[in-house]
This record gives sequence, structure tokens and C-alpha cells, in this order.
Amino acid sequence: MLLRARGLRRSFGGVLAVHDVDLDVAAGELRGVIGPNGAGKSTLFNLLGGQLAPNRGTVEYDGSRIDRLPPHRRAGLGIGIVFQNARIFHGMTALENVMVGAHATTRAGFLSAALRLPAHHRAERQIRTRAVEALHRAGLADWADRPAESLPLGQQRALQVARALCGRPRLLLLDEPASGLRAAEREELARLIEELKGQGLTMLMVEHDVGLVARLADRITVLDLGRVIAEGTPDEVRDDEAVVTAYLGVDLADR
Ligand SMILES: Nc1ncnc2c1ncn2[C@@H]1O[C@H](COP(=O)(O)OP(=O)(O)OP(=O)(O)O)[C@@H](O)[C@H]1O
Repeated sequence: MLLRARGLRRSFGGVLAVHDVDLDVAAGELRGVIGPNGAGKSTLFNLLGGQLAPNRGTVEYDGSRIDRLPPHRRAGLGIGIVFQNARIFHGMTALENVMVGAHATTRAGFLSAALRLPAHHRAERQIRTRAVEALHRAGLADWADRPAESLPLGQQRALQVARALCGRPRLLLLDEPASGLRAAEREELARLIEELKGQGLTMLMVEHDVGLVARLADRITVLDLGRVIAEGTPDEVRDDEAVVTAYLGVDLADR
């Protein structure tokens, strides 16, 4: 398993947002995480990415414990994150936006840049090369030199993916990547995610759009009130009684 969470628990005051969650993501797998509002999806996502620490439980990545590591250390190990509604830097090109993300993950970056060390120039070249490569992977090669804010919404979302790809992750965590997108933009995003999957990238995606998750994911984890209530292939999960009950009033077949 590339990612293995065991007994993860996180509470806020009296609310158990994530309650003894086990989760395995195999290398090459695309794992979907769904659940009704307040199910604990964001909390679980942040426990995996390192934005939150668990009260209990463990997270292993590639065989090593990471649950006490801060986000930048997890990034260094190859975990990329596409945040929900991450901001785009205005007045910068798409390429520069991707490069800024990479600078933020190399801690030595700022110091050596300030001192203009030769190592800085090498690092700068490397970051540019990786940023160009990431833009290509995200289908944005033609947009590289345009002001980021001029990109259509679908391409801005792809730009967030490119930022995460710049660190050449082995595991990509996506937090509601389709939120706010219209049908055509969702379709473009779906194709991009399928392409990354085709390249062998392991992904975990938290998403409200159940139809999109059912289409893309190999396996789906369904949360309700902080607990895993079902886990399996999209077909297995769709027919699961507990899932149907949790989504009562929502016809999964229509989503
Ligand atoms: N920082 C916080 N402080 C207090 N309570 C929180 C905090 N974050 C989450 N919660 C609570 O934990 C529970 C799970 O919330 P979480 O945001 O993880 O669910 P979710 O499945 O992502 O919901 P949604 O689909 O609405 O985004 C909810 O009851 C929520 O109110």
C-alpha cells in the first residue's frame, strides 16, 4: 500500500469529525472519498495532508509513519495536494504561478535566492523545467505565458493541479477539484484526472460530485458522521444499503 491510515480519529470540541477511520490506497489507485455534508471528508483530507494532526491513529506513506510530519515534509516525500479554492496569484503568468508553488516547497529557496548563490540559479532552472513539464502534463502548455487570472475557470483549476504536479508527486490528494465547475469544465477536469491515472499516478479525491467519483475512482470510501460506512468499487458502493440510507433523498443514479 502506498498510503495506509489506521484508527484515525479527530474531534473538535465534542464533535468526532473523524472516528476510527481505516483507509488503504494502493499504488496506482484512484481512491474516491464521498459522504453527505459534515461526514468528515475535509477533516480526513487534512489529516492525510498534514494540515491537521490526529488525536489518535496512524498514517503510513510508503511504509513510514507520516502522521506527525508537517505538510512540507510530506510534500518532500512525494505527496502533492490540490487544495480547494486555492488562490491564483494575479499579475503573474501561469508558468510563474506554478513556479511560486515550487519555491514554497523548497525551504532553502528563499535564503539562497536572497543571497543570489549559484545554487539558487541551478535550483531556479530546475524549478522552471519542472514547472514547464507540469504545465504540459496538465494540458496547459499553450497557456504558460498568459496572465493566470485571464485563464478560464477550467484552466485555472488545471493550473492548481499543475502546481501540485511541479513537485513530481507519487501521491496526489485532491480536495473537491470539481467544485464550482460547470459541466463542460468538469468534463475537461475528468479527462485530465483520467490522463494522470493513465500515467500511473496514485490519487485520493474528496468530492461532492458522486457521479464524477463513480466514473473516475477504482474504489470509493463512503463516510457518514465521521465513520467509514462503506468501501468498495463504484458498483459495490452504489448498491450498498447504508450508503443509500446516508444519501436518502439523493438518487445516486441521477448524479
Ligand atoms: N475546525 C473545526 N471546528 C469545529 N468543528 C469542525 C471543524 N472542522 C470540522 N468540524 C466539524 O466536524 C464535522 C465534519 O466536518 P468536515 O468539514 O470534515 O465534513 P465534510 O464531509 O467535509 O463536510 P462538507 O461536505 O459539508 O464539506 C462537522 O460536524 C463539522 O462541523
